[in-house]
This record gives sequence, structure tokens and C-alpha cells, in this order.
Amino acid sequence: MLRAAVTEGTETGRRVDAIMDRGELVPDDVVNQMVSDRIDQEDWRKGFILDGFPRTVAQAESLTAMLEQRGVRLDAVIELKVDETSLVERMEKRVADTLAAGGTARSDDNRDTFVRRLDAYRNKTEPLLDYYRRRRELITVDGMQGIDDVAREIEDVLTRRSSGSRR
Ligand SMILES: Nc1ncnc2c1ncn2[C@@H]1O[C@H](COP(=O)(O)OP(=O)(O)O)[C@@H](O)[C@H]1O
Repeated sequence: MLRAAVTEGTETGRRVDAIMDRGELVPDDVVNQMVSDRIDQEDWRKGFILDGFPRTVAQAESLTAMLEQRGVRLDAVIELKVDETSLVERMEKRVADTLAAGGTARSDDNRDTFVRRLDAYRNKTEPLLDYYRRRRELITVDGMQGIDDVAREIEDVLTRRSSGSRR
């Protein structure tokens, strides 16, 4: 959603473009508002996946409040666990593949930005693991497996946990 806002050149997009290029987190109020507006569209009757949100404890608290207000409960919070060295290799492969296909690499796919993104993860996002562990919503999936195995495991988790979870 943030990338779409940048591409479309909306007011929010212009506000967050440089922050994303630096690999820092966009302010909580901006992302919280974006997610809240999206959930209000109510075209998600069959459910939704929030990819990359929440990324801070403040965002998680805001999400908890948003969902409580709407009487919705999370089925699961999925942590994809991957070694940092592999993450850098994957990012570099993504750049190489994109360039080989004649495309343009993402402006935040470079080592400097990546180091800052990992830093933001360690300082701001990792504390969420405890937040969701305490709420018994956290499931950790080994992201070092191949793409198909990761996908299958996530699907299994969601199938196991989604039935009857709506309030
Ligand atoms: N929940 C969030 N809170 C704050 N910033 C975010 C959030 N999600 C994405 N961003 C911003 O967008 C950038 C790209 O994130 P994202 O598109 O999720 O990356 P990827 O697709 O590589 O997982 C982040 O580095 C950050 O600047």
C-alpha cells in the first residue's frame, strides 16, 4: 500500500518516499491510518493478510484496538525466520533478476538501506514477537526452506487456525 502511494504520487506517497529509500520506518500514525481506512472498505469478508504490518508495538496496539472495535480476531501472526546473511543474498538476487529481465531495481534494494532496515527490525519490530507470544497468536515458520515448503506451512497454519475464529 505504501509503495502504491509512492507510485501514484499521493500526498502520503510524497511524504514517505524518502523515508522508505533510507530504510527507516514510516511514522506509525501514517501506516495506522492507512490500514484502518483499508479495513473500513469491508471487501474482506473472506479474511485478509496484513503483510509487513504491524512493525512496531505502537502499530500492534493500534491494530488490536481497530480489530476489537470491529469485532474481528486475528487467526495467527506469522514470523518468517531467516538468517541475515541469506536475507542479503536474497535481496541481491532480486536486484540481479530484475535487471536481467530488463527492469529497474527497487530503490531500497541496496546494502546501505538494507542494513538500516535490519536495524529497524531489531530495534522496533522484534519486540512484537513477545507481544504476540503473550497473546498466543505467534507462529514461527522457518523461512530458510524453499518457497513451496514455506507456502505450504503458512497455508497449513491458516487452515488449522482460521475455522471458527470470527467472533
Ligand atoms: N508497518 C510499517 N511501518 C512503517 N514503515 C513501513 C511499514 N511497512 C512498510 N514500511 C516502509 O516501507 C518499506 C518497504 O517495506 P515493504 O514493502 O514491506 O518491504 P518488503 O516488500 O521488502 O517486505 C520499509 O522499509 C518501510 O520504510
